[in-house]
Amino acid sequence: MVGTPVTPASKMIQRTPSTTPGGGTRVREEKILVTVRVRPLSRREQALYDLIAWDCPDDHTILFKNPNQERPATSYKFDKVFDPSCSTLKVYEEGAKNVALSALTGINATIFAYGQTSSGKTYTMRGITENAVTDIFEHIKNTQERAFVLKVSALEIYNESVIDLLNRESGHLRLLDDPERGIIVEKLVEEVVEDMNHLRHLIGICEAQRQVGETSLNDKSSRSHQIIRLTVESSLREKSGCVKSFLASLNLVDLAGSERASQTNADGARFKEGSHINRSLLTLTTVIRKLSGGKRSGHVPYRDSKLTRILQPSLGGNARTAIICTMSPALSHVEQTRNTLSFATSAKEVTNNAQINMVVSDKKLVKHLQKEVERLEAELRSPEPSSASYLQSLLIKKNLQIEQMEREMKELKRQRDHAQSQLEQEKTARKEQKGTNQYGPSGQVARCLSFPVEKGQVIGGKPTSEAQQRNVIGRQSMVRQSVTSTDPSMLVQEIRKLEQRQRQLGEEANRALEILHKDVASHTLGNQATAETIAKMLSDIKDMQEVSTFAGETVSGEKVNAASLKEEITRLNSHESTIASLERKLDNVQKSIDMLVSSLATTEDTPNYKVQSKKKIFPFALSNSSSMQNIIRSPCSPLTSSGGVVDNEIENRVPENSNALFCSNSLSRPSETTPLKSGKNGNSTPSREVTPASGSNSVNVKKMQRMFKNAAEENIRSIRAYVTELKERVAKLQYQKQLLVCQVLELEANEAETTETETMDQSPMPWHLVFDDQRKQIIMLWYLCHVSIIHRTQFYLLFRGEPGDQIYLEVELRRLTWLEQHLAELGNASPALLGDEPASSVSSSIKALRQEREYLAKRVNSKLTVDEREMLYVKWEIPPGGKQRRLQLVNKLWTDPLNMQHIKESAEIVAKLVGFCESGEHVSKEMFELNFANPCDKKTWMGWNLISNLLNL
Ligand SMILES: Nc1ncnc2c1ncn2[C@@H]1O[C@H](COP(=O)(O)OP(=O)(O)OP(=O)(O)O)[C@@H](O)[C@H]1O
Repeated sequence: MVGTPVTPASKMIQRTPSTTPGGGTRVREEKILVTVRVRPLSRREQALYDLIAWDCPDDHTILFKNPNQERPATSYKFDKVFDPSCSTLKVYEEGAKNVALSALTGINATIFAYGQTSSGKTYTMRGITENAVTDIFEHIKNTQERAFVLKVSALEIYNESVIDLLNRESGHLRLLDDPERGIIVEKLVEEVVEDMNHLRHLIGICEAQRQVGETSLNDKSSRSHQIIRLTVESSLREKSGCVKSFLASLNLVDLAGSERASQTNADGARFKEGSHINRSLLTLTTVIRKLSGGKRSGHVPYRDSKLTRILQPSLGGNARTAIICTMSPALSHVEQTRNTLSFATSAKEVTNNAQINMVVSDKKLVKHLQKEVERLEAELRSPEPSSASYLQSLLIKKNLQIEQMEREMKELKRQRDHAQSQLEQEKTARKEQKGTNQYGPSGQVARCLSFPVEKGQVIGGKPTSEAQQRNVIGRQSMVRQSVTSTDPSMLVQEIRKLEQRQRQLGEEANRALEILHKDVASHTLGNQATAETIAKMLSDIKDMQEVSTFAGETVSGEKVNAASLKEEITRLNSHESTIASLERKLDNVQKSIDMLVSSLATTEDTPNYKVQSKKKIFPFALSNSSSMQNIIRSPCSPLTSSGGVVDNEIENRVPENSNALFCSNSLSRPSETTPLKSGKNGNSTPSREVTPASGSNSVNVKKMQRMFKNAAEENIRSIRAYVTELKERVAKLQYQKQLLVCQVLELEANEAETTETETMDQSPMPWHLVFDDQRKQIIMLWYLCHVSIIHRTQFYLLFRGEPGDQIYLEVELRRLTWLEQHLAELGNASPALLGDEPASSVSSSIKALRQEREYLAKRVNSKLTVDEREMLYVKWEIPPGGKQRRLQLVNKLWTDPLNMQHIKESAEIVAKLVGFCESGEHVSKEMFELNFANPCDKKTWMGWNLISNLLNL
């Protein structure tokens, strides 16, 4: 009767460390349990009046009696010596049971019998197997909390050929080296055991199938080595949610006789068998001798025979092993018996390293991940988050946001009305004073350059510093909310807003530029370069409009629906005009603005810019002053600096001198009638200082240029920041889903490929050491596979060695190992692109990594303060004054996989650049929802689709 899990290494062997299976204590080093069983004299021996040459003075000693006094008495000591009177049950109980039952708790076990022919190996192993089977089923019956799956396979090694005893037809089987599972026998049938009778029946078949022959010593001599393997997998039942199981095998080995061929009077087939048997046993002896006495470091010839290859884990490896050496007491066999005892003595010194083998049940994991995917899908489909409290808090946040925006709108409207009324007053005053002005497009320009007020920009006047601050804070809070929120409908709305805003920018800037372009054309005042620059800018903005047109087509009248998020993401990613494209367009516009402004600056900086021969005159300067004022006062950006507006208001006041206005009119024909040419003395007056009109214009031009540039740049910056935020959120959401899908697919594929679960050894080391070790391996594999450094950073920072991190590390390690192998095999797969993405070359991974570094380098200035940057440059030895210092710095990150300090610091810097540290660890953990163990402890890793890829970097 077997009760609850026993302590396998019980009192029977003092030198064996105790183990509590399933209790977490791990077996460390343990010597092979070696016992000797002496059978009674056989009938044949008795008939030959053979003498008993051996005595068993106690349970541990066997003594050669030396009846003829030819040799001195020799004694041998073992873990146990069973004299001829001992029953097989006693041999089992004291020499095999605890080792055998280790298999029930995840520890591989092997029991084998060794001895010369007819010494009682088969007799003993039959009894051991019978008892072990009974106990295993007794244990299963008494352990209701666990679900067990028992499988059986059996083989014999006959003349160095492996034969399946449950399916002889399969012929000679091959041995394969599996990097994870060790030696496997190809095509070996493994039957799932239904109950004890079924198992007994199957074992009976094996017995019947085994090669047996008659020798001079044994009528039914086993001519092969037989291995019956029981595989036991057990896991806590369903409701526990635990995905890990114990998995171990019990090998019951009945070796062929260890005698010399000559001793069995063998000839012909028996002789051939004998030589093969002896070759296997000789290798077994050599292996045991090599392993004994701590000679583990030298070459151990496991591969020299099939027997030792198959038994390798049981010989100094991951298994508990018991050897029962059987012997005849007869004086006539004393030499063979001495050999057996010599083998047993060596075997005593062999140390094994058994571990508790835990596996993640693929089925359970697949099921679990499928549930996660379903949940995420449901979240994507449903605009409402599952939790009511979450919804409530979101609602509150939204309301606050709306209130804030309303307040800002009110304030802005007030400012705009005020500014417009001022403007109207000025216009009226000027009209009254100077008459109608035929050059008046700039009012339109001003309107065109204005932006929607929803983001709190200043319209038509200077924002109060308070309002400005509110705008910034409001925007920041919106951005922060957009980062942390996971509501898909919000995301869709934000994508829409982005597109809307983008479109407005394009349309309005386009109208403004068209008007300006007309100005240039109609007055032929601008030089060629300026006109070209504006034309280019115009075309870029048109392009930008086209980019946003697709969004415009769908946004109108369409109800924002979170269910379309998936399509939305796909559309955003697949559409030719992606967010990245918008960004490029923004870049182009930025460049055009830069060119325009630099062109203007050239004009302005030229002292004689009004000299006709140069003709570098900025077209805006030639519009009337009211139009300039309109442009200057036009609120181009929510972030326009108040200081700039104050300056403009002062410096662009209508000049007292009415000549200035006439001046601008007459400048339309500079080569002929420019009043600047008609000074008091009729001389040309190129100097600005002496011409009030020109002075006023030049100041206005300068300010206007600055304003125009600032406004445009601010707008672009603000949109760019917004685009970046959105991209990150889209990427995160999509990434999360792809990861899960990818994991499910991989596990399903694994399951299809193999019926055997893979073992994941639970290391006997404490978890923190295992964690360190695994993390080091992962870091090295990241490096070797050119994995994104953003991914590395996220993973590194997220999983810091808590017990719950184990599964994530194991999955990451498995994936990376797989990836590395496949890269080595294919030589052309991209480690950075898995999941839905097509595999591309290693070089493309390297390229992607380089682009990611460039992307991060661009963020150095915005994410790090000057002091931080300088400190890092010194620390990372970036020479002062060197080129592209930011890129140099980023290029050094994550480049030394063996240096943990380097890794830590690299992760910190990347985290800062990407903004992980702003959100804090809390956010990064909540960002994803994958959960293996405890629903309350949500934590997910980022998986394989890289943010950089999703960002189209
Ligand atoms: N302890 C024992 N008590 C009684 N009879 C035994 C005992 N051990 C073995 N025998 C008997 O001795 C004979 C030989 O035993 P067995 O076939 O088990 O030897 P073996 O070592 O397996 O031989 P081989 O290597 O040739 O297969 C059998 O008839 C068996 O019943």
